[in-house]
Amino acid sequence: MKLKFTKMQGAGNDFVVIDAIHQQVDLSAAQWQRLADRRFGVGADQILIVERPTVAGADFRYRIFNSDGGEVEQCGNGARAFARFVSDQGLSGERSIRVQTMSGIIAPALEDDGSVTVDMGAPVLEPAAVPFDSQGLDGLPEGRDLLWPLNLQLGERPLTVPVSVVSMGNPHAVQTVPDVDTAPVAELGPQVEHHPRFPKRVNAGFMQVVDRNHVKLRVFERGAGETLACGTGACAAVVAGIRRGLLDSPVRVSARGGELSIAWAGEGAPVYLSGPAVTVFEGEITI
Ligand SMILES: N[C@@H](CCC[C@H](N)C(=O)O)C(=O)O
Repeated sequence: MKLKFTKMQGAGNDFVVIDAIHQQVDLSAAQWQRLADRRFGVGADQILIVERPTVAGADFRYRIFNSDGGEVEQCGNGARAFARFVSDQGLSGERSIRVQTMSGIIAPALEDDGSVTVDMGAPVLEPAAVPFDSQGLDGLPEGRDLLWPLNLQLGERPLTVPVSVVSMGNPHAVQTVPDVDTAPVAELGPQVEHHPRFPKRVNAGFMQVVDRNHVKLRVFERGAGETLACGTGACAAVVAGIRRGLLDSPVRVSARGGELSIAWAGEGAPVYLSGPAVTVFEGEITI
């Protein structure tokens, strides 16, 4: 099967974006994996699929596959790339669109400076809905948040790491670290991702608070490993930081691949994610 695609990136989180309105796209998990493979395919953290919506009130349906081939509920940096793609390809003439995802409708809007702002909806804070199994665990209250102890291992050394659990449609566990550059992301990330308390696995965020309006963040993503930026991870980290009383909205999030900005007015309010969305190249692949 021949597929036309566009390679895109948002703060270094990279995507293969495919128009499935004008082409037939029905790939297996192994084919998604091959497309995302950096040696045998195009290379991407996520594959994004543009489809016609199946619900009222949406302009498009947005499907997301991690580089491990698994379909997931949400992707924030991808949502900005999605909006840029449908505009550049002439699929929409609107500055603001409504997009159906596995976890509800989100609303990206093109800004005059070329960036994109996405209304990502309200975060889900109830642990069971993240989903996180808190049975038999005592959460440690901090501000309006509860920190949950996760038992992990650093080399030979057992350690207990307190995490905030937040869903932005997809699950996140956020821990604060003194310095993101020396944080043991490669060692702890996979342990958090596969921790038995997260039945759907989890994205593992490592946040360094610089000041009340600025954090540095690294995210070990579920199904993709550490990426250069994670949009939903940035939303989850800022929500956790505000609830813990460490941050005030808006917050600048410095990721290794670029800068994001997050605004959140508090409980029940939507989270706004702003940042870049850039086309790298277009191509065709036989898959
Ligand atoms: N890079 C993304 C998140 C992609 C999905 C995530 N790995 C998951 O499995 O939930 C973002 O920018 O939000």
